[in-house]
Amino acid sequence: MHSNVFVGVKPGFNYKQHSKKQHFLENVSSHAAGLPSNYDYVLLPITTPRYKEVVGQVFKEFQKQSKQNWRPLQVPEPQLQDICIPPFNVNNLDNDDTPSYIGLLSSWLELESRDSIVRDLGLKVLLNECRYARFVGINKLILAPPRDLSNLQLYGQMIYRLLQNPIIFAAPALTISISLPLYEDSDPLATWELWNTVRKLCEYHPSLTISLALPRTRTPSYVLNRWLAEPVSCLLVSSSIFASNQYDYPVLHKFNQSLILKFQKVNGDSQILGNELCVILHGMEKYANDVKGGESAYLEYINYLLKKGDKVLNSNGNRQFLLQEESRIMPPLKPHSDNLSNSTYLTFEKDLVKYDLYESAILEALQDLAPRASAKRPLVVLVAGAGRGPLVDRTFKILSMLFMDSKVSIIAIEKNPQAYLYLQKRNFDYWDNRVKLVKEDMTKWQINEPSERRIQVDLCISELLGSFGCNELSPECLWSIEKYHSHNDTIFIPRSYSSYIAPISSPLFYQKLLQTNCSLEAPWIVHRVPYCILSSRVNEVWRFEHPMSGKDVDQEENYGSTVKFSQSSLNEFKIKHRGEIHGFIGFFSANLYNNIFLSTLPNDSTVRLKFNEERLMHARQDESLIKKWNHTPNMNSWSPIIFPLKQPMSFVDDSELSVLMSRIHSDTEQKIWYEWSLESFIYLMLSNYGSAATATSMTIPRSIATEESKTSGRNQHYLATANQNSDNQIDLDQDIENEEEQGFLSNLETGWQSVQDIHGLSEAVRPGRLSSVNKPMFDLKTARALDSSNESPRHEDLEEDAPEIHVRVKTGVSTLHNVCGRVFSLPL
Ligand SMILES: C[S@@+](CC[C@H](N)C(=O)[O-])C[C@H]1O[C@@H](n2cnc3c(N)ncnc32)[C@H](O)[C@@H]1O
Repeated sequence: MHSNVFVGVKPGFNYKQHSKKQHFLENVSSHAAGLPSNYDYVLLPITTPRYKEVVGQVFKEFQKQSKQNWRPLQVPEPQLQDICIPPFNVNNLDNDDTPSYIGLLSSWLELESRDSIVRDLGLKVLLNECRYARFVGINKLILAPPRDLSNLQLYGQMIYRLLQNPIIFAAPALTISISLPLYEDSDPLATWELWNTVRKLCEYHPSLTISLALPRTRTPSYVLNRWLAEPVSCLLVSSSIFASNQYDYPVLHKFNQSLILKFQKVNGDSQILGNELCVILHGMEKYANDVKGGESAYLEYINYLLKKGDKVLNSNGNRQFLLQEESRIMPPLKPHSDNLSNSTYLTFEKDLVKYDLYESAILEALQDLAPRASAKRPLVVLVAGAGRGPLVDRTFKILSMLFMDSKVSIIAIEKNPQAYLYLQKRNFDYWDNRVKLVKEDMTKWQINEPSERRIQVDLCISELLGSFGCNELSPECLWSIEKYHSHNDTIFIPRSYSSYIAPISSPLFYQKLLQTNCSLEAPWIVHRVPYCILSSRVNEVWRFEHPMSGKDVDQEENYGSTVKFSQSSLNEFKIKHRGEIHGFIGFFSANLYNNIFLSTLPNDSTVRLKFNEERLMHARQDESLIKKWNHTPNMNSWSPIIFPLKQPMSFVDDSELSVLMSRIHSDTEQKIWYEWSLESFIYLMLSNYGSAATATSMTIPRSIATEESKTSGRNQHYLATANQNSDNQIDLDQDIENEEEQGFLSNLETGWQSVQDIHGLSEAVRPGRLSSVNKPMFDLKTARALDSSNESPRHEDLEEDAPEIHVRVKTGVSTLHNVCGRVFSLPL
């Protein structure tokens, strides 16, 4: 298996020669005569400078024509002398050894021109070039970025119109790749932003990709991570970014070696999404005399680097790569309501790491339970949701290790009738018929029997965990075991599990859902789909524990079971660098027993734990809200889940996201589902508040006014009211004047006061009690509209004497996704 990264070269052309007919064919056919044949692509312009001259002439004549004889602009197709890649020179497809071509579209066009005729000319030239490319079998074309960034929308419009043409989209579709620097020092995300604007204008068109020019300096990791999730089809490597080693051979700096390796890995991940990466060398002729080996040394080096990369990716540390699994986007499994297929069980069972961890947990639990076991009163071990029996196998292994075979009775419950056949066979073949098999839904098992006849279990082993932990109904299933079959000392493996989310950018995921008409309101399991976590932290949204705490059980009696299984969590994420959010990625971790955990969180995750009141009470003093987590090495049963956004949302540097994630369990509708939504904010620093507030009064709610100004405003208002009350001879004219001047509420009064009054929530009408009792019910300060205390680092910039405040301004809000489980739910 290799990462399928191709190598391309752009030969050093003397373009001027191309306009001379006599040299033309020889030049093209010998374009890479000095190079060895270890490359897959040659990058060549589709047309020569002569074509530019021809088109320029046609354009001049078009402009000169009189109104009476006006004819539409006709751009001629390139003639033989105008093309760089003659049709009879293109490789025949049967011969694998000859390189193919990547075409360069004309860069002299002004697609972003404010002159519509110039834009029209550009589009017509592009269509001619693409038509020719298609004819000769070139399917990847590189296009220059716009020169004038102020007209980006015009550029995007031309690109989208190009992509809408059948010349591009007819099968096999052509790929248009915009060339851009990977980053610029002055503003590292500027080129990404340019790309993001154009592809958004083009509605994430699958034929639009990027060709990134590698920088001479180290790329900041947040910029690189952003690009790794994008559809990059070429890495443009100029000879000028090479250094020479001690033997004078050209080599790349370590940071660029590692950059190529990362793209190599991700290319393997995104192949199914239509990507195919090519590293294109150019400018080798410039320094050929300064390095040992000349031009071909660059090529040999890149080939060596890619081979080395393949070796690294195929090493044991990269099991996923080794398994050659393709990238996939799948709906979450529903093992509680659907019956899993044989092949799905087979895949589960290959994950030995997971079963080894379970085995360790079973060992420690049985060691703890051993003192209670005897032949007379054997321990009861239940494997809940036994599938085809791997956890039963591991249980037997431990029992014989501990010499406890005769002191334990095992029950395996499984509702999938096909998987149950396996259990029967294994019971007969391997378990000596010692396992009591139950073919039933565990939530219904013996629930109608009198309590004294229900089996009580000492150890309940289950693996009912989905990619988000609770999304295969483990909480509901195990609660049933707890309620009907447990005693005070029953041990559950797993003992607890937590769900986590983080905001992500994953344009390839979003593009794929759009392309395949998949719902953007349902969660999806993503296997080897590139994504970039935008926040520095991953948040724990909730956690389930077994047995569920006594408090929860009592609550159930009082309020019904929804209290326990429904969860909601508001999560704050700080995002330093601007970007585009496509949804939330979900992971889980589980505590099997004692210190045995499994986790799907990415390595080196910084996790913010969720502490509810109860957990805070029991937390040790040294227990921190922030923890580091890694992925369980080589465990591959679970891929992450993504909760997408119907509309990707842009945000600026230093934004804050507030994400609502809910798990809703409805007994009446007999289903559970997830709902999610998002708000984004930025902080504005206002100095000289009075004038700034006036200037921005459209965006900043009045209620953010400082406490003093609010109070003084209110006092004014009530002063007037008090006067009214004390004097029945009201001067109506005076009142009307005031109203005109101030509106119904005084300028600095808050409309929230009015809302409170409407709802009878305040005693505002009693001026005497104003200052103490009359605190606003809807206090935007609690939503941190006025934030001068929470964000201490932001005070760095404050000048001591200038009164400045920080205002949290909302910049975006999403819809609530999957409301009432309308798109995705799990039947109970
Ligand atoms: C994730 S699979 C794990 C199977 C097995 N323990 C293994 O490791 O291969 C979960 C199993 O639980 C079963 N299951 C899910 N909900 C169940 C329920 N309510 N009652 C009985 N079995 C259930 C499914 O049919 C499935 O076989």
